[in-house]
Amino acid sequence: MREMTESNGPVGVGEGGGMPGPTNPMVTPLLTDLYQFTMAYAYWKAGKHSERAVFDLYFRRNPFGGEYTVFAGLEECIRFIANFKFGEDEISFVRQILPPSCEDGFYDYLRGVDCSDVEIYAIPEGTVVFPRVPLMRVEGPIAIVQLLETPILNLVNYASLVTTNASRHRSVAGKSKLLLEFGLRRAQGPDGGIGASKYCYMGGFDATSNVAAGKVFGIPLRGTHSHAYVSSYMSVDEILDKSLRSSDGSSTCDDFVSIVQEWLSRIQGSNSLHGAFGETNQSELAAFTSYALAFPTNFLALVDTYDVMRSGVPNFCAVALALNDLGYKAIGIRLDSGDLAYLSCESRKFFKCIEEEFGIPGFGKTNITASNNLNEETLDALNKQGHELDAFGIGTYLVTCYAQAALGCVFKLVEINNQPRIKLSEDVSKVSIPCKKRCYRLYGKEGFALLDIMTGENESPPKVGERILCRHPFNESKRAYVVPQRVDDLLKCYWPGKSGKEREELPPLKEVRTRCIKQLEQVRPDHMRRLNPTPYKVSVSMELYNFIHFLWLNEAPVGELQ
Ligand SMILES: Nc1ncnc2c1ncn2[C@@H]1O[C@H](COP(=O)(O)OP(=O)(O)OP(=O)(O)O)[C@@H](O)[C@H]1O
Ligand SMILES: O=P(O)(O)OC[C@H]1O[C@H](OP(=O)(O)OP(=O)(O)O)[C@H](O)[C@@H]1O
Ligand SMILES: O=C(O)c1cccnc1
Ligand SMILES: [Mg+2]
Repeated sequence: MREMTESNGPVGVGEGGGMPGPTNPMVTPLLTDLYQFTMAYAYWKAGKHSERAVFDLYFRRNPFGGEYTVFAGLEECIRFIANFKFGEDEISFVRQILPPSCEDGFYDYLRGVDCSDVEIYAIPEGTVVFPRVPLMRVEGPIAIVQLLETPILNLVNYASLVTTNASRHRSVAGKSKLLLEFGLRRAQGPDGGIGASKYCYMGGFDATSNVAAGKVFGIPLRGTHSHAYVSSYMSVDEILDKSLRSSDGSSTCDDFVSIVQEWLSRIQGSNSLHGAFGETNQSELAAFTSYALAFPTNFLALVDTYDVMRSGVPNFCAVALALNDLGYKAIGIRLDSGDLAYLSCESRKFFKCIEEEFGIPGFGKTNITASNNLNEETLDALNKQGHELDAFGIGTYLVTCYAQAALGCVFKLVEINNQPRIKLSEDVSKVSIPCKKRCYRLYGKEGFALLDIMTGENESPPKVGERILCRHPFNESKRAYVVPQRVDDLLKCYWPGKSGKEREELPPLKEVRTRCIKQLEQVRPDHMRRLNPTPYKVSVSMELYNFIHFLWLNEAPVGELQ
């Protein structure tokens, strides 16, 4: 097995296409559906395998009841196709699974297959995208492109879904909050876990707890500690080495535990907090003290193991104040149960009292992190109630995309041998848009995108300041004239094949993340809102509209009533 490949820097051309393989070594030419091989054989047997096919990858409906999606997974697709080659063991496996009647020549053909004659055009990763617009266009010999269908869909579907999910969590939480992805333990297996960390970061999370993702993708790592750590302590007597050097290294305190206990007494006896709590849990105090001794510069305590306001918060404050005596600044607390809005407000009040009573500047601003089955709805509810939380650790609902099982991207043939093809359906939303197309985003006066328009490959592009008729692809009555102030050509060439075109760079993850955040800020707010968002318009040119309907009538048999 290949090792997981690291992808920090931009990927450049080199030997063998020049790119590292996909991050997950399971992504090989065999990671496809059986029917792709049977079709490939049948194409080959019919002498049709080299016919030039064009496929569009797109989705039909935005996820999570929203009106936008973020496209992700492109870099992994390009890494995959750049390294697409059958090994001997893979060919012998294909030989085993196909019927013995399949001719040897097919396996010789597979041996020579790669993606040097495939072209990939795609919307840049991290772009906000909408239904029906091709996110990727894959052109090449039909047998090869057919084999690529399943792995490409696999690489794009979850990636785009979870990036979108992350972006929605960011949008509810607000720009200023720290968002931490804590999902690895609940993710759908190792790939689900590592993928979630990568794409949640892309979608606007700040950090992950997933160490492997930190190594492989260079994502910032963050974490606190668990209840087990707190409950593993029985008493302060367990702390043997009680010494702590001051933060400037100028002195050493021999008995940090005593300073903590002194502070706890002072807090207990303080005017403003008098009566707020009695005896705190001493085993919890031991755990916090011990953690502070291990990480004096990074002290963050999980305060809900026994009782947040009667034990966790006062104990945290005692340790934080003792650290303060030695020149350290504690980071804060994590709440992992109970009413997070209420507890955050109560904790904030407590911190402010400490700041005032003991004259510790900034203590009132001590960080409060929340976790425990958070999702878009709970974040929204917390906002409505009012809370004092600075950071959110989110796992299960985020990484499993609990609110939407899959994005539903499809890969449809739109042209073969320069002949446009269409897939009809009783359900109009499932009728495919034929032809090799160009896709543009048109912007209005206020700088927001007005709509996307698809045209035929050879039509002249929309021009700034020139009026263009944009039509709904299937609904005759829906049309609008647009005079764009800016026109973005959406599909860029990421894999030129033999076309001689220049290849678009794949930017590092951090750049894709920045692009994604910027894109989301530029979408009109009514498309982004959680409740009843306005659908974004996706249209076709007059010429393409006419052609779709011509082809539709041409291909649909006329019914006969008797
Ligand atoms: N103020 C709030 N408004 C809305 N939802 C909240 C609020 N505070 C917490 N929640 C959510 O309510 C749910 C509480 O879950 P649950 O009752 O299982 O946990 P708990 O009893 O608080 O904690 P545990 O079972 O871990 O001790 C969580 O999903 C949490 O995110
Ligand atoms: O709640 P999530 O969004 O999935 O976030 C991750 C959770 O993982 C940890 O819980 P743990 O595994 O200790 O189990 P718990 O559910 O009993 O808290 C942590 O305390 C969070 O509650
Ligand atoms: O670091 C944490 O606090 C953490 C990490 C993973 C899951 N829950 C919490
Ligand atoms: Mg929990």
